[in-house]
Amino acid sequence: MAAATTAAPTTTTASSRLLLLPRAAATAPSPANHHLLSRHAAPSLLPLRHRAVRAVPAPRAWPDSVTPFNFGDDDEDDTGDDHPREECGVFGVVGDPEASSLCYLGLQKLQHRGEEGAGICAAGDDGALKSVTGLGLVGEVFRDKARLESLPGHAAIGHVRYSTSGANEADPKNVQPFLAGYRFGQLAVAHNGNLVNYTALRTRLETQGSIFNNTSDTEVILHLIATSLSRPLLARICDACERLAGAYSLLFLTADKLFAVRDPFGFRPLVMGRRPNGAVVFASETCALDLIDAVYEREVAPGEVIVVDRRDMSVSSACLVPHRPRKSCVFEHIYFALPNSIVFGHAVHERRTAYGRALAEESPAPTADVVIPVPDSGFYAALGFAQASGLEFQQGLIRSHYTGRSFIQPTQAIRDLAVKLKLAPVRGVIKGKSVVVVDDSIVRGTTSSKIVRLLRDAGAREVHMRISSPPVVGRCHYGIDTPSEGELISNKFDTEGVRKMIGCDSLGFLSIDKLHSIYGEEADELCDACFTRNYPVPLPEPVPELVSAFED
Ligand SMILES: O=P(O)(O)OC[C@H]1O[C@H](OP(=O)(O)OP(=O)(O)O)[C@H](O)[C@@H]1O
Ligand SMILES: NC(=O)CC[C@H](N)C(=O)O
Ligand code: SF4
Ligand SMILES: [Mg+2]
Repeated sequence: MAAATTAAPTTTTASSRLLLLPRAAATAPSPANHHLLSRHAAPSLLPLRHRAVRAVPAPRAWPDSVTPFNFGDDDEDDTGDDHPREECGVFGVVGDPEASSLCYLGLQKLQHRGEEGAGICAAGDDGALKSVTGLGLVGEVFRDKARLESLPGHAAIGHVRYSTSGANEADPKNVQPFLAGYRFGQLAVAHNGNLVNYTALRTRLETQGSIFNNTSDTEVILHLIATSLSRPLLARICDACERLAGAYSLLFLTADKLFAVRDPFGFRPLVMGRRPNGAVVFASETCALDLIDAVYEREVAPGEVIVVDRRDMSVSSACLVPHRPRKSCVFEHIYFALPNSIVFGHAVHERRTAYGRALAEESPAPTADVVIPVPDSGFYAALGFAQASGLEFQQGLIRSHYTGRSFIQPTQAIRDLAVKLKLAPVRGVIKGKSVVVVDDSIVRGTTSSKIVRLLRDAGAREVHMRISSPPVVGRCHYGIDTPSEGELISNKFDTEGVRKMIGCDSLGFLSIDKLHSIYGEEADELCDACFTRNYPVPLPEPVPELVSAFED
Protein backbone atom coordinates (compact mmCIF):
# COMPACT_ATOMS: atom_id res chain seq x y z
CA MET A 1 0.00 0.00 0.00
CA ALA A 2 1.11 3.52 -0.67
CA ALA A 3 0.37 4.78 2.78
CA ALA A 4 1.17 2.23 5.39
CA THR A 5 -1.13 3.32 8.15
CA THR A 6 -4.60 4.67 8.42
CA ALA A 7 -5.58 6.02 11.76
CA ALA A 8 -8.97 7.09 12.94
CA PRO A 9 -9.57 10.62 11.67
CA THR A 10 -9.38 13.49 14.10
CA THR A 11 -12.33 15.86 14.23
CA THR A 12 -11.98 19.40 15.56
CA THR A 13 -14.55 22.14 16.07
CA ALA A 14 -14.78 25.64 17.61
CA SER A 15 -16.20 29.08 16.86
CA SER A 16 -14.75 32.10 15.08
CA ARG A 17 -15.14 35.71 13.90
CA LEU A 18 -15.06 38.10 10.93
CA LEU A 19 -12.86 40.50 9.00
CA LEU A 20 -13.35 42.69 5.95
CA LEU A 21 -10.75 43.38 3.32
CA PRO A 22 -9.63 46.08 0.93
CA ARG A 23 -8.72 45.55 -2.68
CA ALA A 24 -5.17 46.07 -3.80
CA ALA A 25 -3.32 45.09 -6.93
CA ALA A 26 -0.59 42.49 -6.78
CA THR A 27 2.40 43.43 -8.84
CA ALA A 28 4.01 40.87 -11.06
CA PRO A 29 7.66 40.16 -10.28
CA SER A 30 10.05 42.06 -12.48
CA PRO A 31 12.15 39.83 -14.74
CA ALA A 32 14.88 42.47 -14.46
CA ASN A 33 15.34 41.54 -10.83
CA HIS A 34 16.09 37.93 -11.44
CA HIS A 35 19.33 36.81 -10.00
CA LEU A 36 20.66 34.28 -7.57
CA LEU A 37 20.83 35.58 -4.05
CA SER A 38 23.40 33.19 -2.73
CA ARG A 39 25.53 30.31 -3.79
CA HIS A 40 26.71 27.93 -1.13
CA ALA A 41 26.48 24.34 -0.03
CA ALA A 42 23.61 23.56 2.28
CA PRO A 43 24.17 22.81 5.93
CA SER A 44 21.66 20.27 7.23
CA LEU A 45 18.66 21.54 9.14
CA LEU A 46 18.75 20.68 12.81
CA PRO A 47 17.09 17.40 13.57
CA LEU A 48 13.94 18.12 15.48
CA ARG A 49 14.85 15.88 18.39
CA HIS A 50 17.74 18.21 19.16
CA ARG A 51 15.52 21.21 19.47
CA ALA A 52 14.67 20.55 23.10
CA VAL A 53 18.23 21.20 24.17
CA ARG A 54 18.87 24.22 21.97
CA ALA A 55 18.02 27.84 22.42
CA VAL A 56 18.65 30.98 20.41
CA PRO A 57 21.45 33.09 21.85
CA ALA A 58 19.44 36.01 23.21
CA PRO A 59 15.71 36.11 22.70
CA ARG A 60 14.65 39.63 21.85
CA ALA A 61 11.47 41.30 20.72
CA TRP A 62 10.90 41.30 16.99
CA PRO A 63 10.92 44.72 15.42
CA ASP A 64 7.64 46.13 14.22
CA SER A 65 7.23 45.57 10.53
CA VAL A 66 5.44 47.52 7.87
CA THR A 67 3.30 45.65 5.42
CA PRO A 68 3.43 47.00 1.87
CA PHE A 69 -0.24 47.77 1.32
CA ASN A 70 -3.00 49.95 2.76
CA PHE A 71 -6.04 48.77 4.62
CA GLY A 72 -9.49 50.01 3.84
CA ASP A 73 -11.57 51.37 6.67
CA ASP A 74 -13.88 48.39 6.66
CA ASP A 75 -11.22 45.89 7.60
CA GLU A 76 -12.28 45.02 11.05
CA ASP A 77 -14.98 46.04 13.41
CA ASP A 78 -14.17 48.25 16.38
CA THR A 79 -14.99 45.73 19.03
CA GLY A 80 -11.65 43.97 18.77
CA ASP A 81 -13.55 40.78 18.20
CA ASP A 82 -14.07 39.18 14.83
CA HIS A 83 -17.65 38.14 14.44
CA PRO A 84 -18.17 34.38 14.06
CA ARG A 85 -18.13 34.03 10.32
CA GLU A 86 -14.71 32.76 9.42
CA GLU A 87 5.73 18.17 -1.71
CA CYS A 88 2.01 18.40 -0.10
CA GLY A 89 -0.94 19.49 -2.07
CA VAL A 90 -3.44 22.12 -1.08
CA PHE A 91 -6.95 22.68 -2.30
CA GLY A 92 -9.61 25.22 -1.34
CA VAL A 93 -13.11 26.23 -2.42
CA VAL A 94 -15.21 29.25 -1.52
CA GLY A 95 -18.83 29.84 -2.53
CA ASP A 96 -20.10 26.34 -3.16
CA PRO A 97 -22.59 24.49 -0.95
CA GLU A 98 -20.62 21.29 -1.54
CA ALA A 99 -17.25 22.78 -0.66
CA SER A 100 -15.94 19.85 1.37
CA SER A 101 -17.01 17.27 -1.25
CA LEU A 102 -15.25 19.32 -3.93
CA CYS A 103 -12.22 19.46 -1.67
CA TYR A 104 -12.33 15.70 -1.33
CA LEU A 105 -12.33 15.30 -5.12
CA GLY A 106 -9.62 17.92 -5.58
CA LEU A 107 -7.43 16.20 -3.01
CA GLN A 108 -7.90 12.88 -4.77
CA LYS A 109 -6.47 14.54 -7.89
CA LEU A 110 -3.55 15.88 -5.85
CA GLN A 111 -2.90 12.56 -4.14
CA HIS A 112 0.42 12.15 -5.97
CA ARG A 113 1.72 15.13 -3.97
CA GLY A 114 1.43 13.38 -0.64
CA GLU A 115 0.31 10.00 0.54
CA GLU A 116 0.95 10.08 4.26
CA GLY A 117 -2.10 11.94 5.46
CA ALA A 118 -5.03 14.03 4.33
CA GLY A 119 -7.57 16.37 5.80
CA ILE A 120 -10.31 18.88 5.12
CA CYS A 121 -11.43 21.83 7.18
CA ALA A 122 -14.77 23.39 6.33
CA ALA A 123 -16.40 26.61 7.43
CA GLY A 124 -20.00 25.87 8.37
CA ASP A 125 -22.76 28.35 7.70
CA ASP A 126 -23.02 28.87 11.47
CA GLY A 127 -19.49 30.31 11.42
CA ALA A 128 -17.85 27.33 13.05
CA LEU A 129 -14.83 25.64 11.49
CA LYS A 130 -14.60 21.90 11.66
CA SER A 131 -11.89 19.62 10.40
CA VAL A 132 -11.33 15.95 9.76
CA THR A 133 -7.77 14.76 9.30
CA GLY A 134 -6.20 11.33 9.28
CA LEU A 135 -3.26 9.22 8.21
CA GLY A 136 -3.41 7.52 4.85
CA LEU A 137 -4.76 8.28 1.40
CA VAL A 138 -7.66 10.66 0.85
CA GLY A 139 -9.99 7.78 0.04
CA GLU A 140 -9.00 6.00 3.24
CA VAL A 141 -9.37 9.00 5.51
CA PHE A 142 -12.83 9.74 4.10
CA ARG A 143 -13.91 6.15 3.42
CA ASP A 144 -16.71 6.57 5.92
CA LYS A 145 -18.95 9.09 4.16
CA ALA A 146 -20.18 10.38 7.51
CA ARG A 147 -16.80 12.11 7.80
CA LEU A 148 -17.42 14.28 4.76
CA GLU A 149 -21.01 14.79 5.78
CA SER A 150 -19.74 16.16 9.08
CA LEU A 151 -18.10 19.02 7.14
CA PRO A 152 -20.99 21.11 5.76
CA GLY A 153 -20.57 24.69 4.56
CA HIS A 154 -19.75 26.90 1.59
CA ALA A 155 -15.97 27.06 2.07
CA ALA A 156 -13.31 24.46 2.76
CA ILE A 157 -9.60 23.89 2.51
CA GLY A 158 -7.82 20.57 2.26
CA HIS A 159 -4.36 19.09 2.31
CA VAL A 160 -2.50 15.96 1.26
CA ARG A 161 0.76 15.52 3.09
CA TYR A 162 4.09 13.99 2.88
CA SER A 163 6.36 15.24 5.53
CA THR A 164 9.33 17.52 4.98
CA SER A 165 9.52 18.49 8.61
CA GLY A 166 8.71 16.81 11.88
CA ALA A 167 7.69 13.24 12.37
CA ASN A 168 6.78 11.23 9.31
CA GLU A 169 3.63 9.38 8.51
CA ALA A 170 3.35 7.88 11.96
CA ASP A 171 2.17 11.04 13.67
CA PRO A 172 -1.46 11.97 13.05
CA LYS A 173 -0.96 15.30 14.82
CA ASN A 174 1.11 16.53 11.88
CA VAL A 175 -1.65 15.99 9.35
CA GLN A 176 -3.13 19.22 8.01
CA PRO A 177 -5.15 21.41 7.81
CA PHE A 178 -4.32 22.64 11.28
CA LEU A 179 -7.22 24.31 13.03
CA ALA A 180 -6.56 26.64 15.93
CA GLY A 181 -8.61 28.89 18.13
CA TYR A 182 -7.08 32.16 19.30
CA ARG A 183 -8.20 35.51 20.59
CA PHE A 184 -9.80 36.48 17.27
CA GLY A 185 -11.60 33.21 16.67
CA GLN A 186 -10.71 30.22 14.53
CA LEU A 187 -8.10 29.89 11.85
CA ALA A 188 -7.16 26.90 9.73
CA VAL A 189 -4.08 26.53 7.56
CA ALA A 190 -2.90 24.18 4.83
CA HIS A 191 0.73 24.46 3.73
CA ASN A 192 2.75 23.19 0.82
CA GLY A 193 6.44 23.93 1.17
CA ASN A 194 9.06 23.91 3.86
CA LEU A 195 10.35 26.66 6.13
CA VAL A 196 14.12 26.79 6.41
CA ASN A 197 14.06 28.92 9.56
CA TYR A 198 11.57 26.73 11.38
CA THR A 199 13.91 25.67 14.14
CA ALA A 200 14.91 29.22 15.02
CA LEU A 201 11.31 30.45 14.84
CA ARG A 202 10.02 27.67 17.02
CA THR A 203 12.81 28.00 19.56
CA ARG A 204 12.11 31.70 19.86
CA LEU A 205 8.36 31.20 20.16
CA GLU A 206 8.84 28.54 22.81
CA THR A 207 11.20 30.80 24.70
CA GLN A 208 8.40 33.37 24.70
CA GLY A 209 5.89 30.88 26.05
CA SER A 210 4.25 29.31 23.00
CA ILE A 211 3.10 25.74 23.40
CA PHE A 212 3.23 23.50 20.33
CA ASN A 213 0.90 20.69 19.53
CA ASN A 214 2.92 18.94 16.83
CA THR A 215 6.32 18.78 15.16
CA SER A 216 5.46 20.25 11.77
CA ASP A 217 7.00 23.53 10.60
CA THR A 218 3.54 24.75 9.60
CA GLU A 219 2.43 25.25 13.20
CA VAL A 220 4.82 28.17 13.70
CA ILE A 221 2.82 30.10 11.09
CA LEU A 222 -0.29 29.94 13.24
CA HIS A 223 1.71 31.05 16.29
CA LEU A 224 3.24 33.98 14.41
CA ILE A 225 -0.23 35.08 13.34
CA ALA A 226 -1.62 34.69 16.86
CA THR A 227 1.21 36.67 18.43
CA SER A 228 1.19 39.45 15.82
CA LEU A 229 -0.08 42.75 17.18
CA SER A 230 -1.23 43.88 13.74
CA ARG A 231 -4.82 44.03 12.64
CA PRO A 232 -6.77 42.89 10.74
CA LEU A 233 -6.02 39.26 9.94
CA LEU A 234 -4.55 40.13 6.55
CA ALA A 235 -1.95 42.25 8.31
CA ARG A 236 -1.27 39.49 10.82
CA ILE A 237 -0.75 37.03 7.98
CA CYS A 238 1.65 39.44 6.29
CA ASP A 239 3.44 40.01 9.58
CA ALA A 240 3.87 36.28 10.00
CA CYS A 241 5.02 35.73 6.43
CA GLU A 242 7.66 38.44 6.73
CA ARG A 243 9.29 36.23 9.34
CA LEU A 244 9.18 33.05 7.29
CA ALA A 245 12.11 31.94 5.18
CA GLY A 246 11.67 29.21 2.62
CA ALA A 247 8.79 27.88 0.62
CA TYR A 248 5.13 28.31 1.36
CA SER A 249 2.00 28.06 -0.69
CA LEU A 250 -0.67 28.50 1.95
CA LEU A 251 -4.42 28.44 2.25
CA PHE A 252 -5.99 29.97 5.35
CA LEU A 253 -9.64 29.56 6.21
CA THR A 254 -11.73 31.61 8.60
CA ALA A 255 -15.49 31.74 9.09
CA ASP A 256 -15.83 34.25 6.26
CA LYS A 257 -12.71 34.25 4.19
CA LEU A 258 -10.19 32.15 2.38
CA PHE A 259 -6.68 33.55 2.02
CA ALA A 260 -4.34 32.13 -0.62
CA VAL A 261 -0.70 33.06 -0.09
CA ARG A 262 2.46 32.31 -2.03
CA ASP A 263 5.99 32.98 -0.87
CA PRO A 264 7.84 35.78 -2.65
CA PHE A 265 10.01 33.34 -4.62
CA GLY A 266 7.05 31.26 -5.77
CA PHE A 267 8.79 27.96 -5.04
CA ARG A 268 5.63 25.87 -4.90
CA PRO A 269 2.74 26.22 -7.32
CA LEU A 270 -0.67 27.63 -6.43
CA VAL A 271 -3.38 28.43 -8.94
CA MET A 272 -6.80 30.00 -8.89
CA GLY A 273 -9.85 29.00 -10.89
CA ARG A 274 -13.59 29.46 -10.92
CA ARG A 275 -16.53 27.08 -11.20
CA PRO A 276 -19.52 27.83 -13.44
CA ASN A 277 -21.52 28.76 -10.31
CA GLY A 278 -18.95 31.42 -9.41
CA ALA A 279 -17.21 29.44 -6.67
CA VAL A 280 -13.54 30.37 -6.40
CA VAL A 281 -11.11 27.48 -6.24
CA PHE A 282 -7.43 27.28 -5.32
CA ALA A 283 -5.23 24.27 -5.97
CA SER A 284 -1.61 23.24 -6.11
CA GLU A 285 -2.15 22.02 -9.67
CA THR A 286 -4.65 22.70 -12.41
CA CYS A 287 -5.48 19.00 -12.77
CA ALA A 288 -7.56 19.40 -9.62
CA LEU A 289 -9.44 22.34 -11.14
CA ASP A 290 -10.24 20.38 -14.29
CA LEU A 291 -11.83 17.59 -12.31
CA ILE A 292 -14.42 19.85 -10.71
CA ASP A 293 -15.12 21.93 -13.85
CA ALA A 294 -13.29 24.96 -12.55
CA VAL A 295 -11.71 27.13 -15.22
CA TYR A 296 -8.08 28.04 -14.60
CA GLU A 297 -7.75 31.82 -14.25
CA ARG A 298 -4.19 32.41 -13.12
CA GLU A 299 -1.42 31.61 -10.70
CA VAL A 300 -1.39 33.21 -7.30
CA ALA A 301 1.64 35.41 -7.99
CA PRO A 302 4.79 34.96 -5.92
CA GLY A 303 4.48 37.25 -2.91
CA GLU A 304 0.72 37.72 -3.36
CA VAL A 305 -2.19 37.21 -0.99
CA ILE A 306 -5.59 36.68 -2.58
CA VAL A 307 -8.57 37.01 -0.26
CA VAL A 308 -12.01 35.71 -1.10
CA ASP A 309 -14.87 36.85 1.12
CA ARG A 310 -17.61 34.31 0.96
CA ARG A 311 -20.30 36.77 2.08
CA ASP A 312 -20.15 38.78 -1.14
CA MET A 313 -17.65 36.61 -3.08
CA SER A 314 -15.37 39.61 -3.54
CA VAL A 315 -11.83 38.74 -4.52
CA SER A 316 -9.05 41.04 -3.31
CA SER A 317 -5.34 40.89 -3.86
CA ALA A 318 -2.46 42.33 -1.88
CA CYS A 319 1.28 42.28 -2.04
CA LEU A 320 2.56 40.19 0.83
CA VAL A 321 6.18 41.20 0.99
CA PRO A 322 8.39 43.01 -1.50
CA HIS A 323 8.96 40.93 -4.60
CA ARG A 324 12.03 38.82 -4.94
CA PRO A 325 13.38 37.26 -8.09
CA ARG A 326 11.06 34.40 -8.85
CA LYS A 327 12.51 30.95 -8.18
CA SER A 328 9.92 28.33 -9.02
CA CYS A 329 10.86 24.70 -8.43
CA VAL A 330 11.94 23.14 -11.72
CA PHE A 331 11.49 19.72 -10.13
CA GLU A 332 7.73 20.32 -10.23
CA HIS A 333 8.01 20.24 -14.03
CA ILE A 334 10.51 17.39 -14.06
CA TYR A 335 8.81 14.98 -11.69
CA PHE A 336 6.39 16.18 -9.12
CA ALA A 337 3.38 17.61 -10.92
CA LEU A 338 0.99 15.60 -13.07
CA PRO A 339 1.60 15.96 -16.82
CA ASN A 340 -1.93 17.23 -17.45
CA SER A 341 -1.37 20.19 -15.12
CA ILE A 342 -0.29 23.69 -15.99
CA VAL A 343 2.39 24.65 -13.51
CA PHE A 344 4.15 28.04 -13.41
CA GLY A 345 2.34 28.88 -16.64
CA HIS A 346 3.66 25.85 -18.55
CA ALA A 347 1.92 22.65 -19.59
CA VAL A 348 3.91 20.02 -17.69
CA HIS A 349 3.68 17.40 -20.47
CA GLU A 350 5.05 19.92 -22.96
CA ARG A 351 8.04 20.70 -20.72
CA ARG A 352 8.80 17.01 -20.26
CA THR A 353 8.57 16.28 -23.98
CA ALA A 354 11.02 19.13 -24.58
CA TYR A 355 13.44 17.66 -22.01
CA GLY A 356 13.29 14.33 -23.87
CA ARG A 357 14.00 15.95 -27.22
CA ALA A 358 16.91 17.88 -25.77
CA LEU A 359 18.23 14.72 -24.15
CA ALA A 360 18.18 12.91 -27.49
CA GLU A 361 20.24 15.73 -29.00
CA GLU A 362 22.67 15.75 -26.14
CA SER A 363 22.99 12.03 -25.39
CA PRO A 364 21.78 10.03 -28.39
CA ALA A 365 21.68 6.25 -28.30
CA PRO A 366 22.60 5.34 -31.88
CA THR A 367 22.64 1.57 -31.41
CA ALA A 368 19.19 1.39 -29.80
CA ASP A 369 16.12 -0.32 -31.30
CA VAL A 370 13.39 0.99 -29.05
CA VAL A 371 12.67 3.73 -26.50
CA ILE A 372 10.71 2.83 -23.39
CA PRO A 373 9.60 5.14 -20.60
CA VAL A 374 9.81 4.49 -16.90
CA PRO A 375 6.16 5.02 -16.05
CA ASP A 376 4.57 7.28 -15.10
CA SER A 377 6.75 10.34 -14.75
CA GLY A 378 9.26 9.33 -17.48
CA PHE A 379 6.56 8.97 -20.14
CA TYR A 380 6.68 12.33 -21.90
CA ALA A 381 10.46 12.64 -21.78
CA ALA A 382 10.70 9.20 -23.43
CA LEU A 383 8.18 10.29 -26.05
CA GLY A 384 10.27 13.40 -26.78
CA PHE A 385 13.42 11.27 -26.95
CA ALA A 386 11.79 8.86 -29.42
CA GLN A 387 10.43 11.73 -31.55
CA ALA A 388 13.80 13.47 -31.77
CA SER A 389 15.79 10.31 -32.40
CA GLY A 390 13.35 8.68 -34.81
CA LEU A 391 13.24 5.51 -32.71
CA GLU A 392 10.24 3.32 -32.02
CA PHE A 393 8.39 4.17 -28.80
CA GLN A 394 7.02 1.23 -26.84
CA GLN A 395 5.56 0.56 -23.43
CA GLY A 396 8.16 -1.88 -22.16
CA LEU A 397 7.41 -1.48 -18.47
CA ILE A 398 3.95 -1.80 -16.98
CA ARG A 399 3.21 0.02 -13.83
CA SER A 400 0.89 -1.28 -11.19
CA HIS A 401 -1.38 1.53 -10.17
CA TYR A 402 -2.14 -0.06 -6.87
CA THR A 403 1.17 1.05 -5.41
CA GLY A 404 2.35 4.50 -4.42
CA ARG A 405 5.25 6.69 -5.52
CA SER A 406 8.45 5.00 -4.36
CA PHE A 407 10.38 8.27 -4.05
CA ILE A 408 8.16 9.44 -1.23
CA GLN A 409 8.11 6.22 0.77
CA PRO A 410 9.81 6.92 4.07
CA THR A 411 12.25 4.01 4.45
CA GLN A 412 14.79 2.38 2.11
CA ALA A 413 13.49 -1.16 2.74
CA ILE A 414 10.00 -0.17 1.70
CA ARG A 415 11.30 1.81 -1.29
CA ASP A 416 13.19 -1.27 -2.55
CA LEU A 417 10.12 -3.46 -2.45
CA ALA A 418 7.88 -0.75 -3.84
CA VAL A 419 9.91 -0.49 -7.07
CA LYS A 420 9.68 -4.23 -7.70
CA LEU A 421 6.03 -4.34 -6.91
CA LYS A 422 5.39 -1.38 -9.10
CA LEU A 423 7.09 -2.14 -12.41
CA ALA A 424 6.92 -5.25 -14.57
CA PRO A 425 8.69 -5.73 -17.94
CA VAL A 426 6.87 -6.59 -21.18
CA ARG A 427 9.13 -9.36 -22.45
CA GLY A 428 7.88 -9.24 -26.03
CA VAL A 429 8.97 -5.60 -26.34
CA ILE A 430 12.33 -6.06 -24.66
CA LYS A 431 13.70 -9.51 -25.51
CA GLY A 432 16.76 -9.38 -27.75
CA LYS A 433 16.51 -5.59 -28.15
CA SER A 434 18.83 -2.72 -27.45
CA VAL A 435 16.62 -0.60 -25.23
CA VAL A 436 16.77 3.10 -24.32
CA VAL A 437 14.98 3.50 -21.04
CA VAL A 438 14.08 7.10 -20.12
CA ASP A 439 13.31 8.28 -16.61
CA ASP A 440 12.90 11.76 -15.22
CA SER A 441 15.46 11.64 -12.44
CA ILE A 442 17.91 9.58 -10.45
CA VAL A 443 17.89 10.40 -6.77
CA ARG A 444 19.17 7.51 -4.68
CA GLY A 445 19.52 5.22 -7.69
CA THR A 446 17.11 2.64 -6.25
CA THR A 447 14.68 2.72 -9.14
CA SER A 448 17.20 2.76 -12.00
CA SER A 449 19.31 -0.12 -10.76
CA LYS A 450 16.26 -2.29 -10.29
CA ILE A 451 14.90 -1.35 -13.70
CA VAL A 452 18.17 -2.26 -15.41
CA ARG A 453 18.05 -5.65 -13.69
CA LEU A 454 14.41 -6.15 -14.67
CA LEU A 455 15.18 -5.33 -18.31
CA ARG A 456 18.20 -7.60 -18.48
CA ASP A 457 16.22 -10.41 -16.84
CA ALA A 458 13.55 -9.86 -19.50
CA GLY A 459 16.17 -10.45 -22.23
CA ALA A 460 17.30 -6.94 -23.20
CA ARG A 461 20.49 -7.10 -25.29
CA GLU A 462 21.64 -3.62 -24.26
CA VAL A 463 20.20 -1.17 -21.73
CA HIS A 464 20.87 2.54 -22.27
CA MET A 465 19.59 4.74 -19.47
CA ARG A 466 18.69 8.36 -20.24
CA ILE A 467 17.63 10.78 -17.54
CA SER A 468 15.70 13.93 -18.42
CA SER A 469 17.23 16.04 -15.64
CA PRO A 470 20.75 16.75 -14.41
CA PRO A 471 22.30 14.67 -11.61
CA VAL A 472 20.69 15.46 -8.24
CA VAL A 473 23.48 16.60 -5.93
CA GLY A 474 21.76 18.91 -3.46
CA ARG A 475 19.11 18.32 -0.90
CA CYS A 476 15.86 20.25 -1.27
CA HIS A 477 14.97 22.44 1.69
CA TYR A 478 11.90 23.96 0.10
CA GLY A 479 9.28 21.24 0.30
CA ILE A 480 10.43 18.21 -1.65
CA ASP A 481 11.65 15.40 0.49
CA THR A 482 14.94 14.65 -1.26
CA PRO A 483 17.27 12.60 0.91
CA SER A 484 20.38 13.83 2.68
CA GLU A 485 23.27 14.67 0.39
CA GLY A 486 25.13 11.52 1.42
CA GLU A 487 22.30 9.37 0.06
CA LEU A 488 22.25 11.00 -3.38
CA ILE A 489 24.00 8.63 -5.76
CA SER A 490 25.31 11.48 -7.94
CA ASN A 491 27.03 12.93 -4.90
CA LYS A 492 28.98 9.74 -4.44
CA PHE A 493 29.86 9.01 -8.06
CA ASP A 494 30.38 10.76 -11.36
CA THR A 495 28.25 9.72 -14.34
CA GLU A 496 30.49 6.75 -15.15
CA GLY A 497 30.41 5.69 -11.49
CA VAL A 498 26.62 5.93 -11.41
CA ARG A 499 26.44 3.92 -14.64
CA LYS A 500 28.50 1.16 -13.07
CA MET A 501 26.36 1.16 -9.93
CA ILE A 502 23.17 0.99 -11.93
CA GLY A 503 24.60 -1.60 -14.29
CA CYS A 504 23.47 -0.13 -17.63
CA ASP A 505 25.48 -0.05 -20.86
CA SER A 506 25.38 3.73 -21.14
CA LEU A 507 23.99 6.56 -19.07
CA GLY A 508 23.20 10.14 -20.04
CA PHE A 509 21.75 13.00 -17.99
CA LEU A 510 20.27 16.20 -19.38
CA SER A 511 22.86 18.87 -18.64
CA ILE A 512 21.95 21.94 -16.62
CA ASP A 513 22.84 24.17 -19.58
CA LYS A 514 20.54 22.23 -21.88
CA LEU A 515 17.78 22.37 -19.27
CA HIS A 516 18.23 26.14 -19.04
CA SER A 517 18.19 26.48 -22.81
CA ILE A 518 14.69 24.97 -22.88
CA TYR A 519 13.48 27.81 -20.66
CA GLY A 520 15.44 30.59 -22.37
CA GLU A 521 15.25 33.81 -20.36
CA GLU A 522 12.92 32.15 -17.88
CA ALA A 523 15.75 29.93 -16.68
CA ASP A 524 16.63 32.63 -14.14
CA GLU A 525 13.15 32.27 -12.66
CA LEU A 526 13.72 28.66 -11.68
CA CYS A 527 15.10 27.11 -8.57
CA ASP A 528 17.47 24.36 -9.66
CA ALA A 529 19.35 24.05 -6.37
CA CYS A 530 19.11 20.27 -6.22
CA PHE A 531 21.21 20.20 -9.40
CA THR A 532 23.43 23.23 -8.76
CA ARG A 533 23.36 23.86 -5.00
CA ASN A 534 22.48 27.48 -5.81
CA TYR A 535 20.03 27.87 -2.94
CA PRO A 536 17.85 30.96 -3.51
CA VAL A 537 17.02 31.22 0.19
CA PRO A 538 20.12 30.74 2.31
CA LEU A 539 19.81 28.15 5.00
CA PRO A 540 20.22 29.39 8.53
CA GLU A 541 23.26 28.41 10.52
CA PRO A 542 22.59 25.77 13.17
CA VAL A 543 21.54 27.35 16.46
CA PRO A 544 24.33 26.98 19.05
CA GLU A 545 23.56 24.99 22.18
CA LEU A 546 23.45 27.02 25.38
CA VAL A 547 24.02 25.84 28.92
CA SER A 548 20.77 27.60 29.87
CA ALA A 549 18.92 25.24 27.58
CA PHE A 550 19.57 22.43 30.05
CA GLU A 551 18.17 24.29 33.06
CA ASP A 552 14.78 22.55 33.03
O1 LIG B 1 16.67 7.18 -7.78
P1 LIG B 1 15.51 6.93 -6.91
O2 LIG B 1 15.82 7.24 -5.48
O3 LIG B 1 14.94 5.56 -7.06
O4 LIG B 1 14.36 7.98 -7.25
C1 LIG B 1 14.07 8.36 -8.55
C2 LIG B 1 12.78 7.73 -9.01
O5 LIG B 1 11.72 8.15 -8.13
C3 LIG B 1 10.70 8.76 -8.90
O6 LIG B 1 9.73 7.84 -9.28
P2 LIG B 1 8.57 7.33 -8.30
O7 LIG B 1 8.59 5.88 -8.31
O8 LIG B 1 8.67 7.98 -6.97
O9 LIG B 1 7.23 7.95 -8.88
P3 LIG B 1 6.58 7.88 -10.35
O10 LIG B 1 6.06 6.52 -10.50
O11 LIG B 1 5.50 8.88 -10.31
O12 LIG B 1 7.62 8.22 -11.35
C4 LIG B 1 11.39 9.27 -10.12
O13 LIG B 1 10.48 9.36 -11.19
C5 LIG B 1 12.42 8.20 -10.38
O14 LIG B 1 11.85 7.14 -11.12
N1 LIG C 1 5.72 18.64 1.41
C1 LIG C 1 5.19 19.64 2.02
O1 LIG C 1 4.84 20.63 1.40
C2 LIG C 1 5.07 19.53 3.53
C3 LIG C 1 4.39 20.68 4.22
C4 LIG C 1 4.86 20.82 5.66
N2 LIG C 1 6.22 21.32 5.68
C5 LIG C 1 4.79 19.49 6.39
O2 LIG C 1 5.81 18.89 6.66
O3 LIG C 1 3.71 19.03 6.67
S1 SF4 D 1 16.02 22.45 -4.51
FE1 SF4 D 1 15.26 21.28 -6.26
S2 SF4 D 1 13.39 20.31 -5.55
FE2 SF4 D 1 13.87 21.97 -4.12
S3 SF4 D 1 12.75 23.77 -4.83
FE3 SF4 D 1 14.78 23.86 -5.74
S4 SF4 D 1 14.56 22.78 -7.72
FE4 SF4 D 1 12.82 22.25 -6.47
MG1 LIG E 1 9.62 7.51 -11.56
